[in-house]
Amino acid sequence: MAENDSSRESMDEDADLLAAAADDEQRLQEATAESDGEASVGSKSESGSDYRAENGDDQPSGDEIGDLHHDDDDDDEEASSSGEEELVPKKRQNRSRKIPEDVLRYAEQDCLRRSGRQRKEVQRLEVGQGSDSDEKPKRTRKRQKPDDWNGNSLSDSEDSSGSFVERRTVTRRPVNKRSKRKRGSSSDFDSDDSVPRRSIRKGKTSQVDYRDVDSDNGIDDDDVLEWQEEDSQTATVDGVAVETVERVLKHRLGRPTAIGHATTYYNVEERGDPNADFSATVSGETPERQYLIKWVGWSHMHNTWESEASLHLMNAKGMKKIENYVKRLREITEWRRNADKEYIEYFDCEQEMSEELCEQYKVVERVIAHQVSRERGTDSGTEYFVKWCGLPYSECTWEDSALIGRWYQKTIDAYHERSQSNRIPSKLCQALRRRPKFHKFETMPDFLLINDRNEQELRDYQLDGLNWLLRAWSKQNCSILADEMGLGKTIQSISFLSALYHFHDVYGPFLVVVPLSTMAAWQREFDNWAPDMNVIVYMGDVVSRDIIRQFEWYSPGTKRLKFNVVLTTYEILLKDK
Ligand SMILES: Nc1ncnc2c1ncn2[C@@H]1O[C@H](COP(=O)(O)OP(=O)(O)OP(=O)(O)O)[C@@H](O)[C@H]1O
Repeated sequence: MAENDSSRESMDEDADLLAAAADDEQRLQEATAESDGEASVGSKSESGSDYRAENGDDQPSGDEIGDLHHDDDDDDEEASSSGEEELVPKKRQNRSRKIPEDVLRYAEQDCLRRSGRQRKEVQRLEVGQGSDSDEKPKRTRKRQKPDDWNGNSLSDSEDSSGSFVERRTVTRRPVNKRSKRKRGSSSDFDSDDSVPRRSIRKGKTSQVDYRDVDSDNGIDDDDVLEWQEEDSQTATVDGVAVETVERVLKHRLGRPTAIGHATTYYNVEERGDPNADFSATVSGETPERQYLIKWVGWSHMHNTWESEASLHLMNAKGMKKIENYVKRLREITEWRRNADKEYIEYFDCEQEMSEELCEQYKVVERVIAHQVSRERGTDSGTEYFVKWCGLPYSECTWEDSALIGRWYQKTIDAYHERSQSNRIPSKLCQALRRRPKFHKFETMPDFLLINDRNEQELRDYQLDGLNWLLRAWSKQNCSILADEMGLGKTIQSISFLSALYHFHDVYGPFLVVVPLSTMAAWQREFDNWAPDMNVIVYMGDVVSRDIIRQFEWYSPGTKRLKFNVVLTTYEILLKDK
């Protein structure tokens, strides 16, 4: 009887999953289609950050979504990092991996090969290459010595064809909050780091609250991006590196073979979705419950679909997250049975938005550094340090140039252009020593007419506003522009800075302090009206701000500022004054 009950329960659950999976598949296909679009416009989205601060929404539906995506962690490992010079990322993990014998035996079988996780990184990056190699996989993630990060070549002997094969892209975050906290190291830049952070431990869970609670006193929570760092980036079992589940993003009932590296964003783009057109009834295959996994230390581009079996086979850590996800799923299914239609709709809507947001995390917003990547002690190409749309700087990852360049070459070009620009702030600026005579713009100046966006035009009163601001500046008068709401003060202010930049050769640094709620609008308007200016959005928690200062502040190896505008909020300004 009990057995019957449990099997019925399990059937119910699978039926629910099947229904949900149909939805998911639909969404996945849409998302993949969207990704195409995103990829093509990605380079334009240099300023497409999402400034939503994570909050603890108490509403039942919002909560459920949040919980569904933020499972408890059960693994606790340390990862190393250290602060080095500019353009010099933190040390990476040494992830030399030995494959256990039983796994290797399994690897001979087709099923495990498809899972790809035993050889996953190398294969993940096999864009444009043939499929699985017969070589026994032996991955290494070399930890580079600090002095090796300066971009000097060690050797030219390594393959430099641009192929992804045998090239490792280490996507470690340059600053590991946990180790930083543990070591109590203090950055040159931020005294906040020396303040011990509070960690929250409940029983076996190792979820750590990285909010800089002590030093954030008096700061409006909305103004500081918060998130919870979960697991360590490297886990080892008997000295063998294993991957760790960071988050379970969603689930589906999929084709049993549609798992592993073949399901990464880039492999799907390159070779097609192995789960495409899957229909159990037509193919006769038994569908398998699969989870979309965000891996610790890897960007969302490297997310893979995995089944519980494939996760076990690869000795993945963080399996508790799967359990928690399934548990949460059951609770939601149960809740759906009795909840109001209205709440369910709201919940679905939130879920959809959350998934859309996740798609955004695969879009490169900005490249902020580069280095020669090293594999097996030799140079094997260039890696770019990528800031992802909608994610804070602390989530930046190193990515292979061939991988990123495939979709975001314009963003890479923009980075190199910024790096080489000599339009950087200088104390020798003539206009700052002696204010030039006021020059009135009778018509909208050309520098505001940007390429393909020349449909934009300053309105008459905005041109007057611009002239008024410039006249005040010439006379060294302070000024406050105040008019009716929504008349375009943002645009007038940006036009003014752009006029200083283009017309008077004043390249900053300009400090623009705005309310958090208008931050995205400011960023967008800067992008539209002054795309030549290097605008840095200085926000986020201590780690993010550290990274911004480390990579976005100065030209490498110098003390020369390399940005023109720093855009921040009042709260952050007070914090880092
Ligand atoms: N010349 C223009 N061309 C196109 N769009 C414009 C122009 N001027 C203003 N807008 C649009 O009008 C909207 C309101 O502008 P903006 O937010 O700059 O006004 P504001 O005066 O700063 O508002 P507030 O007083 O609320 O801060 C924005 O979406 C902006 O893009």
